Amino acid sequence: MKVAVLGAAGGIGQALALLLKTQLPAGSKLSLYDIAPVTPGVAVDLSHIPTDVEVKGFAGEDPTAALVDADVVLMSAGVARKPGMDRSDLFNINAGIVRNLMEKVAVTCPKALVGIITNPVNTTVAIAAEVLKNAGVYDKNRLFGITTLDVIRSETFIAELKGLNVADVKVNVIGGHSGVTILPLLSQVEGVTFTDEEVAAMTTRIQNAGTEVVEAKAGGGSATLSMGQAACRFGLSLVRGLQGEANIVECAYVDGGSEHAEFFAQPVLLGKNGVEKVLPYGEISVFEANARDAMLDTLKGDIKLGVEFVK
Ligand SMILES: NC(=O)c1ccc[n+]([C@@H]2O[C@H](COP(=O)([O-])OP(=O)(O)OC[C@H]3O[C@@H](n4cnc5c(N)ncnc54)[C@H](O)[C@@H]3O)[C@@H](O)[C@H]2O)c1
Ligand SMILES: O=C(O)C[C@H](O)C(=O)O
Repeated sequence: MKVAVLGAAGGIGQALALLLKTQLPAGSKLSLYDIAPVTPGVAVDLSHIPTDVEVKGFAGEDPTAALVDADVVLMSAGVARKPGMDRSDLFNINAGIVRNLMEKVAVTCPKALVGIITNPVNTTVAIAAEVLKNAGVYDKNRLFGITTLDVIRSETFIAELKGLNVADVKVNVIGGHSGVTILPLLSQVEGVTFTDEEVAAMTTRIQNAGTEVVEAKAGGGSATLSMGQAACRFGLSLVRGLQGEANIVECAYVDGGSEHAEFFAQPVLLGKNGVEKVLPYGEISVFEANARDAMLDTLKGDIKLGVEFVK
């Protein structure tokens, strides 16, 4: 199994690469690419960790060498937010980065499962899809926006609030990955009840959790370590699915035939071809149904921006 990380010298990329080096199945290959010249050095550094995962690093303008034979591509290349910015403010720089990298993916490893981390995810995933469509290699089951950070934040915050073991808390987060498009389905959390005030406050906290980190880092970037963990969890789930393990379910932002929008985050069953099945997100509360309906104009607008960027 070969996993390529694009943006591997960055805050997320290095954390993710470290976690993958220590957690990928024995015999895996880890391929690190970034425009930053330090990237081969990051690979050398990781290669001294005694696990059966071969690491190679590539720098420069062309990611092709890193992508050859990749089964999974995880992309965090791009710029991150500073205080006062929205994720959509990253569009001007990151849209072109994602388009250019996806053009190389389309040619070099068109069958790879691709997980997009680069913000604004609601839009960059649409860009990635358009590039793959233009190249004639689009398979909706192989492209994912990684929204796992919203899931692990929800699990953490709920466990803290309710005094639970976080390992026992499972939450679906649907919609997209910014502001009101992030919708944790708190009504479905087993064994927990929330007051209306708690639901409102917890939903807002989860939606603003990225900003919480951006402000706490005070100009030094956005979430990197928690995102490294989230991307590692999602990447390992992709690998487990590819290897034929059963019952691997994650929430992800996919082109899954949703009635709500062309791309929508919801639970998916992963397998040897990426998405094996898009799962229903189940019964939701009136509060959640209203929040879902209210997000759709924003989400569809974000998607349209990505489609039009490539066209
Ligand atoms: N999906 C999520 O939940 C989530 C969470 C956190 C951050 N993010 C996003 O992830 C992205 C990366 O964040 P970060 O904190 O790692 O930023 P960072 O600045 O620390 O790292 C980004 C890396 O991308 C590299 N890069 C830039 N252009 C490139 C190109 N054309 N090809 C290859 N590499 C390139 C840079 O050299 C840098 O090493 C940002 O857009 C951020 O908003 C997403
Ligand atoms: O908030 C950001 O800009 C980064 C990321 O999307 C996050 O949710 O932490």
